[in-house]
Amino acid sequence: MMNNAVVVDDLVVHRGGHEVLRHLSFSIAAGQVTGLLGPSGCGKSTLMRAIVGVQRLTSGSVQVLGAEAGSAPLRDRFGYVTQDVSVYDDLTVGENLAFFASVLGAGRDDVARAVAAVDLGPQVDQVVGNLSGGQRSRASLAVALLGEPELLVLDEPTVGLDPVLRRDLWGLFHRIADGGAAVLVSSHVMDEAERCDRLLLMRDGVFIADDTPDAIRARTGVDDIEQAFLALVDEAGAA
Ligand SMILES: Nc1ncnc2c1ncn2[C@@H]1O[C@H](COP(=O)(O)OP(=O)(O)OP(=O)(O)O)[C@@H](O)[C@H]1O
Repeated sequence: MMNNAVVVDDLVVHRGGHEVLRHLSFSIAAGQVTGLLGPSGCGKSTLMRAIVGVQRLTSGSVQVLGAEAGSAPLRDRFGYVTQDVSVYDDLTVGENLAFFASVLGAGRDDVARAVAAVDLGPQVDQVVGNLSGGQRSRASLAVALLGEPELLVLDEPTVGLDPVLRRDLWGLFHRIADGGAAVLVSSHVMDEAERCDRLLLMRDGVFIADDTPDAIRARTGVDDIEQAFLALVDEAGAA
């Protein structure tokens, strides 16, 4: 039986007077990297906010790890990284992690594991304000890895990173999923689609495809996911 970390049923969200998420129903399996891809403004961040419980729902439901999204028992069972850096600029990498570990009740070993996972060992004593953009994003990611979360929700974690770092981070996402966690990663860069076990292609608050990259390519008859996305948009328009 598929072990679902997230179950969304008929979810509708309005923001600024618009229907941003339109009757979404789907689930996210543990042990997989699920990619949420679509153009800017299609609703990816809003959907992630709904899953981590910080978005008011208009209707429908979001269950996370068997509980209602946003409910207290979930607090230390998932990690969430937004596009805004969430670490303190005036503390070092190590101090930031020690602070968040104490909030979560995580141990020193866990801090060392998180630092190593994002490859920030050499920067551990550096003040975050002096790090490069990519290093700062990795520091935020390290915080999300504390406590070995069962669900990791990452909103465009690879924006602004160089190709080598991007490849390494995708490797890390897969290792986390192989360890049994559910990993949900958003991106508006279609070439990242190849790296996902499953793709949710989103447009205007609905999914226009939900399948493996191979199956999406086979269905559209094109090799490139960006071209496949455009073919699916045309197909949806023609329907
Ligand atoms: N605070 C807000 N108030 C009103 N409308 C909002 C707010 N935040 C987002 N929206 C609208 O909701 C829609 C979806 O936005 P969302 O941030 O979820 O998209 P996205 O796919 O994550 O985009 P991006 O890739 O640019 O981050 C957009 O039309 C946006 O204008």
